[in-house]
Order: sequence, then structure tokens, then C-alpha cells
Amino acid sequence: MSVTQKDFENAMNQVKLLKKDPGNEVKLKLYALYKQATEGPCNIPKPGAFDFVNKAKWDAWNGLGSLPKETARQNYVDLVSSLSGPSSESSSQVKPGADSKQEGYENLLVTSEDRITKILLNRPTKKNAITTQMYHEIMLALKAASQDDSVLTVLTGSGDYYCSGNDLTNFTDIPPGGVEEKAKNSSFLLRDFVNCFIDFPKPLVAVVNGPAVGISVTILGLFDIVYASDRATFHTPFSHLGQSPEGCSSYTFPKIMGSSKAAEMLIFGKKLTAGEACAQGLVTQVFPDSTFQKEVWTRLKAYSKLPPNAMRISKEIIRKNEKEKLHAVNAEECNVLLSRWQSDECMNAVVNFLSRKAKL
Ligand SMILES: CCCCC/C=C/C(=O)SCCNC(=O)CCNC(=O)[C@H](O)C(C)(C)COP(=O)(O)OP(=O)(O)OC[C@H]1O[C@@H](n2cnc3c(N)ncnc32)[C@H](O)[C@@H]1OP(=O)(O)O
Repeated sequence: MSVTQKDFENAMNQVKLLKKDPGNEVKLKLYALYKQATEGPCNIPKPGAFDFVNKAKWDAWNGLGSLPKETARQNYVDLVSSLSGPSSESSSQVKPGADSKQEGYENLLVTSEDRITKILLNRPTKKNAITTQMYHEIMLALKAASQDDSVLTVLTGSGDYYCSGNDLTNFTDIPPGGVEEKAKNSSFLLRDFVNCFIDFPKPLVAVVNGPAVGISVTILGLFDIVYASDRATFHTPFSHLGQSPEGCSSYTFPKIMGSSKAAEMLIFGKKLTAGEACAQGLVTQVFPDSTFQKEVWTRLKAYSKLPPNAMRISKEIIRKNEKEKLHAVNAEECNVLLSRWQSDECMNAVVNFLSRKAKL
């Protein structure tokens, strides 16, 4: 049955009452559907490439092509109802998959079983790219994991990717203070995010189920164990993006693999296979993809039976002498990125990706 004008107006009111910010992607969809439903196909000139916000809105509206007004109205109502409808699933029943949501988290699934807390990046349709909200959610999940009953914490990805790094659309959400304020906010966010990994008190394991890009690779130097599927690759294309290394990789990578191998990754963006990453010490062990989950989880369940205090204390003594150094490195990397993010090289790379001109 088609929706009435009244249903449409009700949906518009419901949007204003949403308790939780639905995130930029959803807001863009809502904007585009609203414009299509009320004005028909996009009828305004395309904004300039550096007018990020209006360009993103224009892209979203224009992307609806000649979708009939009636269908746009229906889609708008359906989208709003999916945002505000009651969730009957308890968090433990939520299954990973098509970007499903768990209460408290937009794009993470956090579960605790067998004394292991698993933090699953759950945005498979976007290759688990990390949005601004996800940075906050991951910090929240790590804080909770550091205080819960679990003895091990695992970070992994849903779908075919482990993680495609920073969500490049994060750069389009420009605050009133402009690009400079955006860069400052991002620099603070990055510093806090990486600090959570530096300070995490329990054994931290990365289960790298597929390709890993950018920040999801650089922070691996702060994990205690990194298990990888033989499908995984490790890519830090910072120069391609006009950016510079983060996640303490400017310090941990040369230490782990030697300075020339680290330079090939961090300066020249060489993508490593799982086997190469293991040979260079970034990965602990590689498993065939067909048995990856089974072998890794069997191993982790066995480890989780070890005495928790002994594991925590051993981690502390291994990491203790490095902590101060890592915090200093993190602060410096964030400071360098503050200016990199305002550079033409970086802005051009982001615009090229968003306008579909460039992929890695
Ligand atoms: C505040 C903290 C800042 C921290 C600094 C961090 C730096 C980094 O992490 S740098 C690395 C940034 N990542 C990238 O540059 C990756 C960009 N993505 C790609 O090049 C490709 O998407 C790919 C190689 C990762 C996968 O290619 P492919 O298999 O062809 O799949 P699609 O490109 O079709 O991807 C599906 C879907 O997902 C979107 N997407 C993927 N990665 C990102 C991303 N990093 N940011 C935003 N969106 C991403 C992609 O656009 C597709 O979306 P739709 O077209 O809407 O389906």
C-alpha cells in the first residue's frame, strides 16, 4: 500500500525525535529522499569539489536519478521507520551481516564468550571503513573490555575485509570552523583512539580475516598477537593519500621489521601479503582461509583458560618500558597529520576517491 502525505509528514516529525544521531550516511539518504519526494530529480548545479558538505548532498540527491516522487516518499517513510522502530532482538542475538546494529553501537558487534570479548567491525558493505562514530564506539568497547570479566580481547572484521581504514567520507563533515577545525578535531580523536590501544591492559589479539588498510594496519604494532588469514593483505598507502603514518607505526614498524622494510610500507605504500607480513614480524601466524576461524578460535579458547592475572602482569612487564615513548610518538604523529590533512595533496586524494576517480 502506498504511503499518504500524512505518513510522510509523520515520518518527517519522527526524524526530529530520533534519540540517537543516525550518522552522516543515513542523514544524506534522508536528505536525498526528502528532496526527491518533494521536488523530483536533482535540479541544482553541482557544487565545487571543495564544498564537501553540499557536494555530498548533491551526490546523494543526484544519485537517485529519476526515482518517482511516490517511491522516494515510500523509501523515506520506510527508512525512518527502520530508524525509530523498536528492536526486538537482544544484543546477544544480533548476528553480523548486512551492517546490522547492536544496541549502544552503530557498527560494532561486541560479544563475550569463553572469557573472550570479541569486538567485531560490522560494516561489511563499506569494507568496515571506520567512521568518526566508530572510533568513539571502539574506544568505548575497549574501555568496557578492560573492565569486564574477560581475559582476552579480540578485534576482527565482518565480511570479506578486516578493515579498509579511515572512512574517507569523514573528511566531508566540515564543522563551522572549516577545514582547520576539522583537522584539529580529527587529530584529537586519533590521539585518544591510539592511546586506548597503547594503554589496553589485557592481551589484545587481532584476527585479520581479510585485507587490512591504513589505520587498521598501523595499530597492529600495538597488539600482542596478530593472526591472519592467507587472504589478508596489509596496506598503508599514506603517500598516495597525501598523509603520513599513524598508530605509532613510525616507531613500531621499523622496530618490528627494520627501517628499510618499514619505509617500503610506510613511505612507498607497498602492500604485503599475509605471508610477507608474517616473515617481517608484523603477523604472528598465517592460517589457510578455509580453516582460519576454526583454528584461531580453538587456539584463543585454549589461551583464555590460562590464569588471567599472570597474563595481564606479563603483558604489563613486556610493554611497560615502551609506554611513555609510544604516547610521545602518538602525539607527534597526530601533530604532523594535523597539517597533512589541510594539504592540497591530501584534499585532492580524498576528492579523487569520493568522486570515484581513484581507488587503492
Ligand atoms: C580521525 C582518524 C584518522 C586516521 C587516519 C587514518 C588513515 C587511514 O586509514 S588511510 C586509509 C584510508 N582508506 C582508503 O584509502 C581505502 C579506500 N578504499 C578503497 O580504495 C577501496 O574501497 C578498497 C580497495 C578498500 C576496496 O575496493 P573494492 O573491493 O573494489 O570495493 P569498493 O571500493 O566497491 O568498496 C565497497 C564500498 O565501500 C566503500 N569504502 C571502502 N573503503 C572505504 C573507505 N576507506 N572510506 C569510505 N568508503 C569506503 C566504497 O566507497 C564502496 O561504497 P559504495 O560505492 O557506496 O558501495
